[in-house]
Amino acid sequence: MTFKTLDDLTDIAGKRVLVRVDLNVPVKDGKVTDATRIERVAPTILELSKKGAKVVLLAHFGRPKGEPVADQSLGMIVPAVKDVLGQPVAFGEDCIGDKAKAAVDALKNGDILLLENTRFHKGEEKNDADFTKALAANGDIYVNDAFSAAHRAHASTEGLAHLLPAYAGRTMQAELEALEKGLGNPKRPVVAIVGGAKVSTKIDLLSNLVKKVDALVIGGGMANTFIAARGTDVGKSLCEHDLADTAKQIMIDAATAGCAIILPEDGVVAREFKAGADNETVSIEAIPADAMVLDVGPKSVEAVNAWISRASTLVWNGPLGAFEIAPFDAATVAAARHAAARTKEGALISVAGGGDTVAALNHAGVADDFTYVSTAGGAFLEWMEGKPLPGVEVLQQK
Ligand SMILES: Nc1ncnc2c1ncn2[C@@H]1O[C@H](COP(=O)(O)OP(=O)(O)OP(=O)(O)O)[C@@H](O)[C@H]1O
Ligand SMILES: O=C(O)[C@H](O)COP(=O)(O)O
Repeated sequence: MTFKTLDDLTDIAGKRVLVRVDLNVPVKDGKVTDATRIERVAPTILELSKKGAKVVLLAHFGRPKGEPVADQSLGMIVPAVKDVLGQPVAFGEDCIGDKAKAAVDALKNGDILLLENTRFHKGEEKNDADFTKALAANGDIYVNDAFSAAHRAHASTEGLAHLLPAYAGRTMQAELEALEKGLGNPKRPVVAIVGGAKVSTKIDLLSNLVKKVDALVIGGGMANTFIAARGTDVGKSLCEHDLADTAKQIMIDAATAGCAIILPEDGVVAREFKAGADNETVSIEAIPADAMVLDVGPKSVEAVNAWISRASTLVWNGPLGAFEIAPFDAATVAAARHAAARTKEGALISVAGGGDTVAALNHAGVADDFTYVSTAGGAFLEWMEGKPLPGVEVLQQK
């Protein structure tokens, strides 16, 4: 890689370093339920703090559409960041303007400050020049350690690198090196599993992904969109009906590329999205109109595991079901454990990524058994497609 790293940052005592991190972590009832993303950025933060920098963290949380939203404030993440770092972490109620300036001005050398959600301003996602300038006003140096947000050309992930001396953080470096090592020249057959809930932002990636892999297993909310596109009624399931044409085109692209598409044959359906909800397993062709598919069923798990057994390389983003609420974690846990066992036997290179995917592997107790677990979901899939990631590209130009 040709970018500058923290090794190139000397004499930074007293310098204000803006560090873009990804704190888009799973949260339940205001508490962080999986701290992996925080743990991964801790080395960069602590190294800068030890070198005497004034460390100013920038991050987004959720998708608040450019307006402050109370339950998407980064304030609720501060206790978890403090726990992981073992150091005090101050909080600034805005990421630009007087509030941000006052919070940054109050820092002493080595102090750590987290500023409020960058997505509370429309300028963030637009990569707006004035907003980027307002962010840059509080820093002397920019470090990007948010590989998992590097597929976004936003002010804090891309724009800032044009205004301040820019460096890659330790996690950014480690992620790129590990992905290159594990997947740079993958052993075939390569099987990808894509599930989860971010259908509209990930579906477009699949047309390129099917050209890179031998089989694509689709689960989670993503599968419902494909099943509906085929003309099957998915009841009240999470589904983006307006993406039916995209889904159909991906199936055509996959056939052209010789990539098998594996959709669920059965599903576990419920009428409520809550732990322990009454549920039943039905054929995917017989989803009741008033129910939603919250997990793929046992026959589908068998098929997924058979593909994992055939694979030499597995790439996984997005859980197969709503794994946070039992019993809808069953398929994700079963497939994760099977992939982990094959990896431990030395038969499989397994690379998984994504905020919730990491949480799901931790839930299944197998995150340490995978070859590599990336913090990135969408960014990981785009990297896999071979797409340039704006947040990485801009560092390489420096
Ligand atoms: N059938 C389903 N119905 C509703 N939600 C589902 C279903 N299957 C999975 N999910 C939800 O998908 C979410 C995770 O999807 P997501 O695409 O965000 O994955 P991720 O690993 O976090 O990737 P990224 O890092 O890109 O966000 C989980 O919260 C899970 O409950
Ligand atoms: O969770 C992620 O994948 C990253 O934090 C990016 O989030 P986004 O998909 O809302 O841009």
